[in-house]
Amino acid sequence: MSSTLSSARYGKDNVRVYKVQRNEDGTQDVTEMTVCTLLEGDIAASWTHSDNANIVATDTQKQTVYITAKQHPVNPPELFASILSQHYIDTYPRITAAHVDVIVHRWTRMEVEGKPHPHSFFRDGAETRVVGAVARRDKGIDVKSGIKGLLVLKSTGSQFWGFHRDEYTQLPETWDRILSTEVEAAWNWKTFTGLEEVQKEVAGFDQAWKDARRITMETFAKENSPSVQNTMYLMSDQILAKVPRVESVEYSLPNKHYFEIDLSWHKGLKNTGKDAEVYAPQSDPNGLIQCTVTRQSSGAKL
Ligand SMILES: O=c1[nH]c(=O)c2[nH]c(=O)[nH]c2[nH]1
Repeated sequence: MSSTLSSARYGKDNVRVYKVQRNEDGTQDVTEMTVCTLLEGDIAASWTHSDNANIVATDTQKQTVYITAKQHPVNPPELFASILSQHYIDTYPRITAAHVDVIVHRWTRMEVEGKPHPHSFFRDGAETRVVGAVARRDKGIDVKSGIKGLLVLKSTGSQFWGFHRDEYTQLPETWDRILSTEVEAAWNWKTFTGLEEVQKEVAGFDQAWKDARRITMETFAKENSPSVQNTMYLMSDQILAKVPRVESVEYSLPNKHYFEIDLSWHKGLKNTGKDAEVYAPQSDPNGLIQCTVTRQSSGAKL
């Protein structure tokens, strides 16, 4: 044969899990997640020689998600993903890497008659908290945390000017525009030596998510943005400053354009520039701006 299997992984995607926690005071907490597990290791023979001996069935992987959710905490998701990925490594000698992705969906407690309701929740937006853990045999656990689907808009306080112009350029410079994006942010934790080290960071995971979310929104709101590029860099820089164990931060931000509409053809209606009030939101095409910002090593040599 002239071909070789150069990479392979397999598992179960879209495993939906819900867990309730019944508290002593009568209140309940709920968590709903979508999990993906992918395994790597000595598994090539399944592809190349129809030999499934080392294949942990994707159904088995799914059952393991449920059992792990039953027997362990599902919060914070970084801990759950780490426990699950390490389980596959500890249980199956032929598996060398286990990738576990967890998407946490929002169930926000209802306020009823001005009080938090003990067991009723609502979906307050498509935003999710996302986590990826990769356990590698003898190499610890890599954890990545993030936010997806957080839709934000500011109606002023954004500019874009001074960009390169040539015979392909039509876009006018602007000192006042609408800025809207759907935030995808991620922060990568320094590799954990194992589950014990992950366990020690439990409070830090929730705090980092809160800080990253707050920094994202505060920076978006407060900065008179010269570009999406600059705004996302400021966000990344602040997250790195706030969370020492985080080594790099990534943002991927679509620029969701809102076009002015010239209505002067209708009785001279003024609706552009400083008179613009009615805009046409665009679904596509959209700008897409991405970056990874990495902590600068201190440079201090011992
Ligand atoms: O913030 C922006 N960055 C760009 O690179 C760009 N390009 C563009 O057409 N509009 C914008 N806005």
